[in-house]
Amino acid sequence: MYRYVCKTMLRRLFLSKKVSYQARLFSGNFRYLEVLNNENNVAIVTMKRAPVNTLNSELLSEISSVLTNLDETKCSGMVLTSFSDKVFSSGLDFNEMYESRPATIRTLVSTILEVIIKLYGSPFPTVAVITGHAPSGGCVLSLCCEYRIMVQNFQIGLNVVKLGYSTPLSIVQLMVNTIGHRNAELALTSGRLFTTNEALRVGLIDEIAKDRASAFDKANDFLNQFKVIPPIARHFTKQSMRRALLQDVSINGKIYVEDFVSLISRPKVQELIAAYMANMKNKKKNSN
Ligand SMILES: CC/C=C\C/C=C\C/C=C\C/C=C/C(=O)SCCNC(=O)CCNC(=O)[C@H](O)C(C)(C)COP(=O)(O)OP(=O)(O)OC[C@H]1O[C@@H](n2cnc3c(N)ncnc32)[C@H](O)[C@@H]1OP(=O)(O)O
Repeated sequence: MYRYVCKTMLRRLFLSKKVSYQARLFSGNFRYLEVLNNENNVAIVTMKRAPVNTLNSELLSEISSVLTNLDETKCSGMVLTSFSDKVFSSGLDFNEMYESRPATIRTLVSTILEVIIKLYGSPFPTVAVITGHAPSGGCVLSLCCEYRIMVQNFQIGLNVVKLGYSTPLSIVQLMVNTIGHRNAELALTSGRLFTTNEALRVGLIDEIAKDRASAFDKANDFLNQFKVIPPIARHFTKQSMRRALLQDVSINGKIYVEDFVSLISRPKVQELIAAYMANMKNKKKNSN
């Protein structure tokens, strides 16, 4: 009898360890992401690639895996945010675009495209809590979410034209859908970065928050309104609103990726990327 009790207790202990280990696995299995579930079954996905959440293939493929997982586990919503109180994401990693083999650039671009498709088309509601600057790829990630809340005194926008390449068509469409044709044309052709206040005025973000905590309160308010909406009706409505862009990228995605790869590989664009990177380093040296 004594042996049976001990065995059962040990088994229970083992099982409980296994369960908590599995719970930790989901939040701790990633190198550059933290994924936590709150009490409302909302996933808080925090990018944590220090210092500025530069989007390399690995971070992007982790985001892609999480999106698949959240879809399968039927989460009630998702908040995408950054560990940093200064930068949401500094966009695509220049180190994977500069002097890189076409295969490296291709992997980077196809992975961001995969993320765009999954995030933009996700069945659950999505909010970007933008706790810092969000240039280029950072802005794209937030545009794929349904709602954007940004902390004061940062900048957001698509400045890719300054790097010597054009904004891909579906990214143009994301911007047009959000701020309208006229504003998008003016912003994209000049590579304009908007301050938080300007972004609100033009509709690039939906709300301003004074800090991270109040941004999360606002994100909860946004997500809570869906508690009384049947998820399937919400999902189909979202799909109808987003179908045109999703269909376009699923049909033409490969062409867009190849166009982007050859654009980035052009000597002139490579020169501009090198100059841009050097400029960033100089700015940093001068400010130290
Ligand atoms: C359907 C379509 C098909 C295909 C295409 C799909 C998608 C394409 C979508 C859009 C195109 C997107 C393109 C891009 O994203 S290109 C990247 C553009 N990014 C930028 O222009 C931002 C550059 N960074 C900054 O302006 C500043 O870093 C920032 C304001 C974000 C933060 O400033 P802070 O002073 O806080 O930090 P820094 O000292 O500048 O940076 C720290 C450290 O990080 C390095 N860094 C920064 N950004 C990048 C980057 N993008 N890539 C690589 N490295 C980066 C920086 O040099 C510093 O390095 P170190 O000096 O070694 O510490």
